[in-house]
Amino acid sequence: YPHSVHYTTLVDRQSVADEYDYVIVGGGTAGLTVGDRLTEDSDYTVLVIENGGEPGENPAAMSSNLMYDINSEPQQELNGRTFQVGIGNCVGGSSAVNGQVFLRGTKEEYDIWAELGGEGSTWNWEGLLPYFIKGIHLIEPDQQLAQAYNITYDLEYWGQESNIYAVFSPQAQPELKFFYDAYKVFPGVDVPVDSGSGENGLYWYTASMEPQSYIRSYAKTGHWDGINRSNYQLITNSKVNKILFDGDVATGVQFGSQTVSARKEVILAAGSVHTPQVLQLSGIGPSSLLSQAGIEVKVDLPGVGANFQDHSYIPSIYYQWGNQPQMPNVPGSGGGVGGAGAGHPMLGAFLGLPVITPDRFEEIASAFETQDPAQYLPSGIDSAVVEGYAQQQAALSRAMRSKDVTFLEQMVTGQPGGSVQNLHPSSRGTIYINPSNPEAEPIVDYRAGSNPVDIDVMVELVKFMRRFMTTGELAQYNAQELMPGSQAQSDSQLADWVRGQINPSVFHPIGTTAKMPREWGGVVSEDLFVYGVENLSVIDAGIMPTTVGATTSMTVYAIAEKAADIIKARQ
Ligand SMILES: Cc1cc2nc3c(=O)[nH]c(=O)nc-3n(C[C@H](O)[C@H](O)[C@H](O)COP(=O)(O)OP(=O)(O)OC[C@H]3O[C@@H](n4cnc5c(N)ncnc54)[C@H](O)[C@@H]3O)c2cc1C
Repeated sequence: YPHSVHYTTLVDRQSVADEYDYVIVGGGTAGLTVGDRLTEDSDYTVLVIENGGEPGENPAAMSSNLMYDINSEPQQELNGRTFQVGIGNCVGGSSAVNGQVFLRGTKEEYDIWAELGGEGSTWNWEGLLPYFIKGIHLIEPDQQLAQAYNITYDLEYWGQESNIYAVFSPQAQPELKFFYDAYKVFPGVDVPVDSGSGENGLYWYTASMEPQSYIRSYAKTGHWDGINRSNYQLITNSKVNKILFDGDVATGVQFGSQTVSARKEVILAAGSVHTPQVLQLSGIGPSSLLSQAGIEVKVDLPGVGANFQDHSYIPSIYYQWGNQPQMPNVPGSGGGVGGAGAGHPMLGAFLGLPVITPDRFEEIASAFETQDPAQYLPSGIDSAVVEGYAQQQAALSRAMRSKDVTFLEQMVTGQPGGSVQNLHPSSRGTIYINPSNPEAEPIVDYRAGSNPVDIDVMVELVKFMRRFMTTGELAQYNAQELMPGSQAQSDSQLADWVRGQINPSVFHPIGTTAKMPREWGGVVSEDLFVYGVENLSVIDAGIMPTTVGATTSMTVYAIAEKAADIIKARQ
C-alpha cells in the first residue's frame, strides 16, 4: 500500500506560509478527509492545524498518550458519577484511537436530519448515500466464512475507490453463529442483506482496518499518508486559540503566538468538544456565557455547545447458562490477527423500540411527545434552543414508534448477556468554556438521564435482554441472570439499578454545532456556514443535529465527503 510512505509536507512553525486558500482547524477524521479532497485540485492550498502529534504505525484503541485528558461534570441523575470524555488528540483525531466498529445508521435516522434542516434539505439518506459510497471502500469477506456464517453484503452500498477501508474480520467463532441463529428468529428482528443498507435488524458488520495487514485504517492512512501534494500541508502540536475576523469575515486563525490567513475559508474540524470551544473563544456562542467569561460577543449564537448528545450504555448484564448449549458445527479460526474488530467477525442486533418493548413503546413515545420541551433542558436556556428541541421531540417521538430507528444496539460477543446501548438519548447536555479559565479544557456536562425517558428506555433495554436470554430459542438453556439479578425485578428497582450502571458516552459526541435553522438553535446552515459571519464553516461530528443508530466515524467520513463537495462548489 503506497500510503505507508510519507510524502506530504509536515511543516514546522517557521515554514508555515502567511496565507492559504483554506485553513482547517483540527487534523482529525473530518479535517484530513476534507484536506485531501480540497487539494486534489492543485489550484488550492490547504493548511491543517492539529493540536496533537503524529501517532506511530497502527495506533492502539484508546492509547492514552494520543487522547485528551478530560472528565465530565458529575452526573446528577447517575448517582453523581463522572466519566472520561474520550477524544483523539493526534493526527487522525478520534479515528486514530477508536474501536474501529464501522457502521452507519438507518434511512429514517438521516431523514430526520433533513427534516430538521428545512425544506429542500439534501442531508437525508438519499443525499448521503453517494458519500458513504465515495468515502468507504468495502473489502468482501472470505467466501467460505461468509457462507458458513451467513455474512451477506451488497456492493451497491459501498465504494471501491477510497483509501478508508471497511473489512470483515478473517476470524470466526461458532458462538457467534449460535447467537445469530437465536436472534434471527426472535419476534420482530429483521435480517437486512447489508449492514450499510440503511435498514436495521441483525447483521454482520465490518471494522475500519486495512485489507490483508488488518492494521488500523483511519483518517491519517486514508487521507494523509502517501499523498504527494505540495498544496496540502499539516502542522502538528499546534493549538488554535481563536478565529480572526475582518468585520464579519473570517480571515484566519491564531495558534499560539502565530497567525495564518485563509483567503477563502476557515474550516472548523476540531470535533464536537473543541469546535464549540474555538467558536466561543472567538466570540460566537451564547452571549451570557461569553459575557461571564469576559469575551466580547461577536455573534449571539445560543446553540454553540448546546444540544450535546452521545450514545449511552450499560457495560454488562451477566448470565450463565443452566444447560450448556451445543455450538453449531461451523469452521472457527485461530488467533494471530491484531487490532480491534479483528478478533472475530462482528455481529450486532440493532433494534427499534417497538421490537424492544412491544407493550410499552407507545406509552414511552407519548410521554416523551407531550413533555414541555423546556422542562428538562438547562434552566434559562435560550428559546431558540428550546424550539430546536421541540422539533427534535416531534421527530424522535415518531422514531420511537418506528422499528426502523435503532434504539438498542447489542454487540454480540458469543457470551450470554452483554452490554446494551441506547442510541437515541432524549437528554441534552452542554459543552461550554470554563468562564474562569476559557482556554482550559471546556466543561463537559452530558446531563445524562436529565430527561427521565432515558431511564425508562434503559430499563426496557435490560428487560429486552431478559426476554431474549430466557424465551424463544434460548429458553431451553435455562440461563440464570447474575446481574442485575433477582433484586431488580420491578421497573422502579431496575431504574435504580440502571442509574448506577449507565455510562453516558460511547465516545460518540455530536450535536454541539448542529446543522439546523438558526431560529431552532442551529449553529450552521445547510451549506455548513456558521450563522452570523462569513467564510467560516464546520465539518465535524458536531453538525449532526441528532444521533444516528450507529457508531459515528463512518458517518463523519460521509459528512466530510459531502462537505468537501459543498465547499468546492462555492469556489
Ligand atoms: C475511544 C473512542 C472510541 C470510539 N469508537 C468508535 C468505534 O468503534 N466506531 C466508530 O465508528 N466511532 C468510534 N468513535 C467515534 C469516532 O471516532 C468519532 O465520532 C469521529 O472520529 C469524530 O471525528 P471528528 O472529525 O468530528 O473529530 P476528531 O476525529 O476527534 O478530530 C478532531 C481533531 O481536532 C483536533 N483539535 C481539537 N481542538 C483543536 C484546536 N484548538 N486546535 C487544533 N486542533 C484541535 C483534535 O486533536 C483532533 O485531532 C470512538 C471515539 C473514541 C474517542
